[in-house]
Amino acid sequence: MGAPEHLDRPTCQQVIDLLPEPFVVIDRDYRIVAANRAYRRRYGLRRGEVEGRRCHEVSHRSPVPCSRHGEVCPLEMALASRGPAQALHVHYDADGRADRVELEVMPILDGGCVRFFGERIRPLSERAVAGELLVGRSPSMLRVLALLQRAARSEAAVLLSGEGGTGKEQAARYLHHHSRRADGPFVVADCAALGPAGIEEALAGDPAPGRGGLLEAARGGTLFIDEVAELPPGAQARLLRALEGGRADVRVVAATRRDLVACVERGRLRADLYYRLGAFPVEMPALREHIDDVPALAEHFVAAMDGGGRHLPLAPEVLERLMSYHYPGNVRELRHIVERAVVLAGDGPLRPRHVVFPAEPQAVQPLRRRGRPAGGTVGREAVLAALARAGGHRGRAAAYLGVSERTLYRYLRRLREGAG
Ligand SMILES: Nc1ncnc2c1ncn2[C@@H]1O[C@H](COP(=O)(O)OP(=O)(O)OP(=O)(O)O)[C@@H](O)[C@H]1O
Repeated sequence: MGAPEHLDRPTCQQVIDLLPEPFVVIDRDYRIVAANRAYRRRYGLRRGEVEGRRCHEVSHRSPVPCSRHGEVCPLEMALASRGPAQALHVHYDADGRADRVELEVMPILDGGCVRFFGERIRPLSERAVAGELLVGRSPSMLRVLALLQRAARSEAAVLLSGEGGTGKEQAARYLHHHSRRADGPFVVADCAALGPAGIEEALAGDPAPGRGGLLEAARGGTLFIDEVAELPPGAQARLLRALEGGRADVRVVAATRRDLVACVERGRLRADLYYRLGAFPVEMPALREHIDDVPALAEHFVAAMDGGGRHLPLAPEVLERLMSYHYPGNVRELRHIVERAVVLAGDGPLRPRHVVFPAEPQAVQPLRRRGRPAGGTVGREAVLAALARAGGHRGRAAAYLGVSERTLYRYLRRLREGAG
């Protein structure tokens, strides 16, 4: 097969056009030097229209680099480290639709100096977005997602901290699904619900053959230890032995609402276990700190309900009302409020009056005027009032309190033990 004489090697353009995913070469001034066909198609640009434009103008529709909006700029990271960098961003496609993308940037060096960057853009598929475990595009959620993606690629133990209902368990599932262990089991060990004796037994299992404990059940997968500060000393020692000996083929993700450093100082948690579990800390933000995610979260919860789709998109007045509240129970509370609104709307359209916050009108005070609500635990009076209001129905009482049923059971146990 005779090659045309004038082409003794392919051009950069021809090579990058072979890549199925959007790919772009950018200089240190954020200017696009070359873009492949998939990139031009995605951002609605013709050949010749893209070179010389700044990447943030094309994909972010912004005159300034993304780092000025609080996002992590992978170009700046790659420049600083002179190595590859990754980030999750929101990009706007040719039709102006916002979509989450994973960016992978490689620096192109010239004499040890970074001259250009190659950037691969991987849109998270529609399916992945629809079945999203963690919804949210605010800078703080994107930071969390980027951390989780990075952690998912390793085997390091991850420690998720944050108030109740912020999505710690959801984050652990996300981590599991994005890790090499995704086909293995995801096992939950809820220390608070099981109680000290229960958790020790559950971790160890039954000596009878074939009845291993949770560590055994999670083999090849992920063990999620919820409320890790509640682990009794015996269970702490057992867990540490299993992790240190490398005997358990398990990735551990722990979660806590407490300040674990204080727990170590008070002698409640072994320091060596804390260091082991806290190798990769990720803090889940309270919903009031990323209130901009409320519309996406609310529509996600509505869409997940039977027949919820007909209420979408939610009316601006409904979204405005949803964003006026401070959500001490975080995403879980938002979910309950939205689900109740759909039920109250019945066959008609969903209106702002269907969005009911607990203990109105005080609860609807503007977000910034309120102090930081206590996220940790709920007092005896509040638990009893919620139960009374729910007519003894524990699921509904949990919803009123903005906590999970599991958490409500924990409160009740404490009340019974006289600690509440
Ligand atoms: N970012 C998110 N996207 C979608 N759903 C979310 C998100 N965050 C939380 N949720 C939903 O909110 C509820 C509470 O989340 P989750 O149980 O993960 O919180 P948690 O921090 O582990 O709570 P707790 O400390 O009370 O155990 C769940 O129904 C979960 O599906």
